[in-house]
Amino acid sequence: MSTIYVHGLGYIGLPTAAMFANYDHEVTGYDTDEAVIEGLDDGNVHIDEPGLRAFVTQALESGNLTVSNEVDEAKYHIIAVPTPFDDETKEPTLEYVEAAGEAIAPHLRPGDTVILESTVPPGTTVETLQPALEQSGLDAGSDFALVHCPETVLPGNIITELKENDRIIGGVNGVSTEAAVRLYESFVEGDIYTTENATTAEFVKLIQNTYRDVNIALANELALIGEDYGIDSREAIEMANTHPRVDIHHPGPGVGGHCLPIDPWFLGQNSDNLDLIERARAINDGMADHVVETLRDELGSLEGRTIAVFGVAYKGNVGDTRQSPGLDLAQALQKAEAELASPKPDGGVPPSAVGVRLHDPHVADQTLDLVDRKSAIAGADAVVITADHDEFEHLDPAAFADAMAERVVVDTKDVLDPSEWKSEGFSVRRI
Ligand SMILES: NC(=O)c1ccc[n+]([C@@H]2O[C@H](COP(=O)([O-])OP(=O)(O)OC[C@H]3O[C@@H](n4cnc5c(N)ncnc54)[C@H](O)[C@@H]3O)[C@@H](O)[C@H]2O)c1
Ligand SMILES: CC(=O)N[C@@H]1[C@@H](OP(=O)(O)OP(=O)(O)OC[C@H]2O[C@@H](n3ccc(=O)[nH]c3=O)[C@H](O)[C@@H]2O)O[C@H](CO)[C@@H](O)[C@@H]1O
Repeated sequence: MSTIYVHGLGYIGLPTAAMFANYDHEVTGYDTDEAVIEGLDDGNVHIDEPGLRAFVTQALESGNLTVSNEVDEAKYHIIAVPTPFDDETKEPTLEYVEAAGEAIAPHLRPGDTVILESTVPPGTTVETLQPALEQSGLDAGSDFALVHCPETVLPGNIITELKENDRIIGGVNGVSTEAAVRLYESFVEGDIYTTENATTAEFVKLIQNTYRDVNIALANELALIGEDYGIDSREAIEMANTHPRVDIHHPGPGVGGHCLPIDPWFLGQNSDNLDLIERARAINDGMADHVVETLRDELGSLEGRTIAVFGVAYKGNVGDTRQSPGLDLAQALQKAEAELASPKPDGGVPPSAVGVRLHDPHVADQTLDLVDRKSAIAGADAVVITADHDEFEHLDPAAFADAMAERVVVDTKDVLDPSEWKSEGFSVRRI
């Protein structure tokens, strides 16, 4: 059993803190957001993830997990703070990592271990975190252990993957690596792979997500090419994947979430060699415009049309809307509207607006103007499915046919049965 401080209690830090606590470690969760600490102190779990509420409650009730709004001493410090990214400059924000290091420094003792779990550009552990921690007067590698151990859990299945996924552990030296291995061994059921280079561990995490992003870009490009040949690209990809060495991912409305659209750019922090990776990002980002074109193709003009977007979560069965393809589509539709509304050379009357209605049974975000299913489709000209939520598999095409003005459905996630919708008179377009 060890004492552990977990810095940052979000999607990663909170399940991690609860996991160590449920495996008998004495864990303190720390977050700079007072509301998070107050909520957890009252037993409120603020992260929407299957099974997490019960898992965290168990940890809190056992007394092994406590929360605090102050940093203190611990044998292990695990950092799971945000590493956001500026879409314009393509620069990461590492100030939270630095702040966590500076907060730990006054409490760091010889023999302690600091583990960075946040996803970061290669070099961050050594170049950003290490100097912040060494403000303690102690040296990384000799006085304290310093490690990068990337997190690879899949949102929607975090608790299972936390335990079962393999782990990559890269310390700044062998002693650091071993210190982290001893800790993770207490609950990790997957294999633990080690490297005595923290930068390698950072790189590995980024290339896992880059592989997925580039593979999805290939699938998206194949979907566009498939349309040119009038074939169903999903059927073709499924058949291609029967080959033992082919594994093409699924096309869709674009790539969302907090990781895949961001992490590939981190590779470009100190390298000018991103080429295919940049192209892949552009292809995936371009899928929203492709959906707009599909709608234009079906409806003629978008002028005065009402489009119902089903799914603003970034993927199925989660409530997270970060980098959501559904919201990107809403924005692309608004851009199309702005283009329509630009002054006409003949001085014609500006067209009426494109109406966008957002519906998502998994999202509770009050800042989004979400409507229920019935209100979303009443008088709508088209429905676009942009997240593969389970609920969407059971939509009743007859009810949609009755409620909508036009019978157009664009299924970007392969959740609908096209023949059922066609038999209700729908024009069904798929990606
Ligand atoms: N969410 C995922 O699926 C996922 C998966 C793998 C890796 N990651 C990476 O893990 C890191 C954390 O992501 P997340 O999704 O948990 O973020 P999050 O925004 O859900 O949570 C981060 C928490 O850290 C807190 N925080 C900010 N600065 C702090 C500080 N100096 N000290 C203590 N707490 C601080 C915030 O208040 C917030 O509660 C990121 O680098 C992310 O890229 C995320
Ligand atoms: C390598 C890997 O597996 N990494 C995972 C990933 O988690 P995620 O939840 O972000 O990942 P996805 O499920 O891939 O979804 C992303 C977007 O891609 C769309 N998509 C997906 C598959 C497909 O074939 N076609 C698509 O279009 C999907 O709809 C959604 O918008 O990053 C986390 C943080 O680093 C990791 O921890 C986690 O292991």
